[in-house]
Amino acid sequence: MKMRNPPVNSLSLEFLTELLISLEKLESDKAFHAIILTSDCPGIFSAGLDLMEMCGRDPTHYAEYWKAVQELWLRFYLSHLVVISAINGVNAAGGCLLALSCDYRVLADNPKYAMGLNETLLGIIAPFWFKDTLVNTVGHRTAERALQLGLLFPPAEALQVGMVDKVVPEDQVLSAARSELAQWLAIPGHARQLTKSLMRKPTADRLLKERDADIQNFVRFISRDAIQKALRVYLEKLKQKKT
Ligand SMILES: CC/C=C\C/C=C\C/C=C\C/C=C/C(=O)SCCNC(=O)CCNC(=O)[C@H](O)C(C)(C)COP(=O)(O)OP(=O)(O)OC[C@H]1O[C@@H](n2cnc3c(N)ncnc32)[C@H](O)[C@@H]1OP(=O)(O)O
Repeated sequence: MKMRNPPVNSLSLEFLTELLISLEKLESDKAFHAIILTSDCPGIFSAGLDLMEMCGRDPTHYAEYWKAVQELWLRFYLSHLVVISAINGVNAAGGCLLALSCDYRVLADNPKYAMGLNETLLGIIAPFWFKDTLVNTVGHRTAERALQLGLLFPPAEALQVGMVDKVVPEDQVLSAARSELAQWLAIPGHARQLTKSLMRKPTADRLLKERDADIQNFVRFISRDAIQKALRVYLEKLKQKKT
């Protein structure tokens, strides 16, 4: 699955919906057993959630957007398919969440390709299920430091803290993901799938039990004047970079 939403693969409502439909199609076709998730945007895996969806819109839109973000995470996190990410670019916040929801992560060895949950740098907070997904991957202490400081880890550090499983030269990221896949596909499917569910269901259940409350919290939080201002300032900084 090659993500293509130029220029930065930001996860707009339309793009989230496309990803969700693609994933559902692959999951319902018995011929498919695995997905390699990668990017078609040079140098960028994903810039994360689309800030334009969270800025200057109305509460109904925020609720619809957040429901789609929840849906995509639940679907990826609990997918019965083997999902491996071949991370071939910088990967921030919501994009990093997608990669963390995969079963295995290969990252291209380029110091520009940092990844992490950098929400605090925007003046916002990673929701509890983003946090839980990170804790499940790197452990509590590393996650606490990474989340508070909004750290984006370059490849060697991402590997060292366990945020990715392998770092390879840029031209080998897809072939390394394919080689890894062979090992996962050699395991009897039902046993692997049930084990994945055993490991992940408690984390997913937390959100499933609180989905509506989580949407309401998000809408309340994102609608605040101070948060809207912080997001506008961040977007402005991104644009000013060019001048
Ligand atoms: C109580 C609590 C309850 C609930 C929790 C509440 C809130 C939590 C909510 C949400 C969690 C948020 C998750 C996120 O994912 S937020 C997004 C975080 N992403 C980033 O910080 C990355 C920002 N982008 C960049 O750093 C760079 O763009 C990047 C390194 C990816 C690429 O750099 P490059 O120089 O190649 O391109 P740019 O010129 O910067 O960008 C091109 C173009 O794209 C626009 N852009 C970039 N990122 C985004 C984005 N995430 N959303 C929308 N648009 C984006 C950028 O402005 C440029 O636009 P233009 O100038 O018009 O061409």
